Amino acid sequence: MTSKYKIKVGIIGGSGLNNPNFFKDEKELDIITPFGKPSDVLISGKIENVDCVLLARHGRQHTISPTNVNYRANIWALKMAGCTHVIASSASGSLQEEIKPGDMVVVDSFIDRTTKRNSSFYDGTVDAAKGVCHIPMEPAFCNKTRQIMIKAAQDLGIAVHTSGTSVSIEGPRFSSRAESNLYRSWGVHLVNMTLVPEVVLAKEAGLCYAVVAMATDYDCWRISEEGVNVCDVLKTFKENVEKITKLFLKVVPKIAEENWDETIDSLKASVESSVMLPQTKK
Ligand SMILES: CSC[C@H]1O[C@H](OP(=O)(O)O)[C@H](O)[C@@H]1O
Ligand SMILES: Nc1ncnc2[nH]cnc12
Repeated sequence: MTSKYKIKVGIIGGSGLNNPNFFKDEKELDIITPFGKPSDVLISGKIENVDCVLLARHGRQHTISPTNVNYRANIWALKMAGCTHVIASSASGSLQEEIKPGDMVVVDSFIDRTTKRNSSFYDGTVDAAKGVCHIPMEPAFCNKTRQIMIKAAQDLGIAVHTSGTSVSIEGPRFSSRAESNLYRSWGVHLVNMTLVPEVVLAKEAGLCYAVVAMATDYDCWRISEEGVNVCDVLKTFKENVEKITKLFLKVVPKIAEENWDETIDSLKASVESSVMLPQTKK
């Protein structure tokens, strides 16, 4: 389909998807951004002839904690690599009975309970991000990309929840039972440690961004559960990782079939209209 944008898809692999084998011919890109180094090299390659780059959110050896991930460098690096889209995975705790471990959720909103993160490019340090940016967060995720993800999951027979709110906590500790119940009382569906500020920065960067969350545990609100631990999280993720890899392999070519001119133009316009430039004195 003719489009003014050359589609390139960034794939951010979260916990359990640190080093997936998506590409036949891959190349490592060692990128440094004005915000520092991303979590690891970018791996570039193609999925069915569509240009892609892969980035391990916590590094390929999973050495970077959720707090210490350089989210700004990660998103900026994907933008520098020419990505128009970013699809990401997130291992998440379920806060609702009907979201069972192993289920996928294509999240559509978030609550921010992080405390130690840079969540804007626009902090006066970089010329390319001049001014103060008050980016709108509705819609937080790219709806068109989300719908492609949902349809692809349904076609693959994956148990997928078509919407959901996820609360991002600072971590690296898991929530207390009181916190877990508080989030449930807010009607939240999932808990994670990385969605924020990734989603915010992707929006500031004008990227079509969508996340598939995999419920790996019931967090600790559920009386019948012992609570969450990292071994169980990774065990459930491993048992279900094939679903996410199949999903991404199906989503990428579907993205490339669409015309994104209107979506990308509107994301760009949203950023432009959100930036307040320094006032010049009269
Ligand atoms: C490994 S348990 C907690 C850890 O897992 C999730 O990571 P990601 O979102 O990168 O898949 C969660 O957000 C925590 O960072
Ligand atoms: N219960 C949980 N809380 C926060 N992050 C998680 N990632 C996976 N399970 C989680």
